[in-house]
Amino acid sequence: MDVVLTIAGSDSGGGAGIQADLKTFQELKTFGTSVITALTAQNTCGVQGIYPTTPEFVAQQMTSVFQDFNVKALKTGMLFSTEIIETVARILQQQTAHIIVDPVMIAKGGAALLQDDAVHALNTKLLPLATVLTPNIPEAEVISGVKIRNEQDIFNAAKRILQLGVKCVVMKGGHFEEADTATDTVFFENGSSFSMETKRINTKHTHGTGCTFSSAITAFLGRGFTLHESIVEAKKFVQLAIEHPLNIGHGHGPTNHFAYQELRGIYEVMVHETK
Ligand SMILES: Nc1ncnc2c1ncn2[C@@H]1O[C@H](COP(=O)(O)OP(=O)(O)OP(=O)(O)O)[C@@H](O)[C@H]1O
Ligand SMILES: Cc1ncc(CO)c(N)n1
Repeated sequence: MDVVLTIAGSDSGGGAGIQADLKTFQELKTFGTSVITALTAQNTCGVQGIYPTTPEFVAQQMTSVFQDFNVKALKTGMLFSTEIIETVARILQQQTAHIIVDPVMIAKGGAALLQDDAVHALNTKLLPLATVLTPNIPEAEVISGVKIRNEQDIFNAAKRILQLGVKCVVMKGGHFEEADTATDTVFFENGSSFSMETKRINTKHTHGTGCTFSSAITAFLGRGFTLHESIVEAKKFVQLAIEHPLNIGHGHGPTNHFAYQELRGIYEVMVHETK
């Protein structure tokens, strides 16, 4: 059994954060462990409250997990503050696991899940350790300082991000709502790139899409899939999860973490790849 880890915030509504990560890990046949950076009082309608953990207690949780388990891959999600990022990065420096960084900044309803002054610590302390970074377009703009309006801007922003020491960056296109496709473009440090295109689903049930995608990459890497296979298979996982919503909650509902195991094979997912 391959052990994986999420270092992220708790979503009481169960669709994003630690809860989405552990559900994804379980569906993908890995053993999920977790380090909680912050509690959020949250549901499909928004974030009602945030209660961060102390950096010391984040460190204690990480030590408990690393002393006992051989963690093959791990992801970070909501990290909230400079102090938590610095603590996480310091401990991760001693680890050999693949590190997937989902640079969570703002929840879909607009709540800040990362303090503004923490971007510098993210860029300088954590990103140099990352195997994969999975920013959405607004996050890629903040990290790179490049305003993104078209494909050339995506390329320029990705180049800046790779210069921060990230080995691979997946620029997620979920926020281009007027497009017919959901296209993510993947750039590697050796200069190669490819894009993955799926049919865009017209739905408001997209709570936790980013958490689900990055935890699926983590699970596949933890199981020994290649980086390329892990990213493409994670795209299928999130596509099925968005395409077959559970229709629960009164706002932006969660995605369906069961769908990949239950419906793959019944509904073929087309991921169109171009170099
Ligand atoms: N409507 C959609 N149809 C199909 N795929 C989508 C849709 N919206 C997002 N995706 C895909 O979901 C994945 C996550 O992307 P997205 O840009 O939504 O992340 P995010 O904004 O970080 O999510 P989160 O709500 O967790 O912060 C990407 O692979 C993206 O292409
Ligand atoms: C705890 C948490 N992490 C991440 C997100 C982003 O989807 C969220 N809404 N809540």
